[in-house]
Amino acid sequence: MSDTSINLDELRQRIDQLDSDILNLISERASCAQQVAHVKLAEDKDAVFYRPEREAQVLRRIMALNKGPLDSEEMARLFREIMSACLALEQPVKVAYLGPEGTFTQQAALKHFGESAVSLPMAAIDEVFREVEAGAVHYGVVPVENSTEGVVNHTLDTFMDSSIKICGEVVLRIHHHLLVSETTRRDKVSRIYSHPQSFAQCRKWLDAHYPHAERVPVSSNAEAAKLVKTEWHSAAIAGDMAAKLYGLEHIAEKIEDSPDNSTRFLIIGNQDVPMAGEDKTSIVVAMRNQPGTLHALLEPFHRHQIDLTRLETRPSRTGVWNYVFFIDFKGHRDEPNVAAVLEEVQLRAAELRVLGSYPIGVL
Ligand SMILES: C=C(O[C@@H]1C=C(C(=O)O)C=C[C@H]1O)C(=O)O
Repeated sequence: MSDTSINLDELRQRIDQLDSDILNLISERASCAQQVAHVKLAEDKDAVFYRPEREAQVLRRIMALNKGPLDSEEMARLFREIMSACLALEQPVKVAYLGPEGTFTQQAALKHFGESAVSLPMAAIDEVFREVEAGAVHYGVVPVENSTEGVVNHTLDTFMDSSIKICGEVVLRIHHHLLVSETTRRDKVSRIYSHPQSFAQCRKWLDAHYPHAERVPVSSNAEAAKLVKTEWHSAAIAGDMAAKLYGLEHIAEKIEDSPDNSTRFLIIGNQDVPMAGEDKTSIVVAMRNQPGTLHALLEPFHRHQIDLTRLETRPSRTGVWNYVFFIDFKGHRDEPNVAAVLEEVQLRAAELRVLGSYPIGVL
């Protein structure tokens, strides 16, 4: 036997030993999480086991402690799955998402809650809201803005009619692929299916590579992937989940025009989330239509040195809501400077609603 094979044997023995240690430690961790659940139940019979702020703290701590060689995001993803499995022992989190199966929203849901969560596809954004409001699921996941295409208006509009709260956010890098089935004549692609947002995100690539193919907008990328299964001259633009779900092959990968194309999703629920340490707050404010409105609204944020991360205006649908602003900023509503700003804004606004304070997306 050569030296290398002796080394290899030794290394494998060492790995076996480490795996046994990891196994025991994960089991011990799972028992601890089970005990936490018993304590929570003893305090409150309707206790929510899943704690967004605690999970964010666990992941951030792991990332800060990590010394490599695995990078911190990779390590956090492993711990994400361990937490998800521990939680599922007591009660798997039930999550409604904008479907159908195979959409980026499902991918975002699993990225946030881990693979042990039970994810349920809904046909429309308002259905996700309704399922959460009715208590049929613990949380919902809806897209809210894309780095290339901007805000998902429908999600913002649905907040205006709902008492739902924002409990978290998750940002997903969006990679689009050109996909076909095994029976597609790759040299004869004359039609491409996708969601309008995806067409917009791949416009330049399509103009350069498929200028003459008909672009047919459909309700989701997953729907596009499903359609190409039965058409020999069609292709779809969709992501990895849809490709896997429908067994499609890639003609071209990562065809999005902007390399850092990403979408932000909101986790919606019925819960007020306590402070995690690095938080964001989302509010909706209605202001009267008069000169200086925007200045009056933003001035307190500037004075209290609060970082705005997003500002959107939507047309009002009632008389009172002359101007409706959706504002995201850094900080939690329980922090004194945030509480002070909210109080001041309240005085200047026709109406103010805090949609939620929640941990800034970790993964
Ligand atoms: C164990 C707890 O409950 C759940 C499980 C967690 C975990 O496995 O670390 C963290 C937060 C909760 O979602 C807890 O609240 O500490």
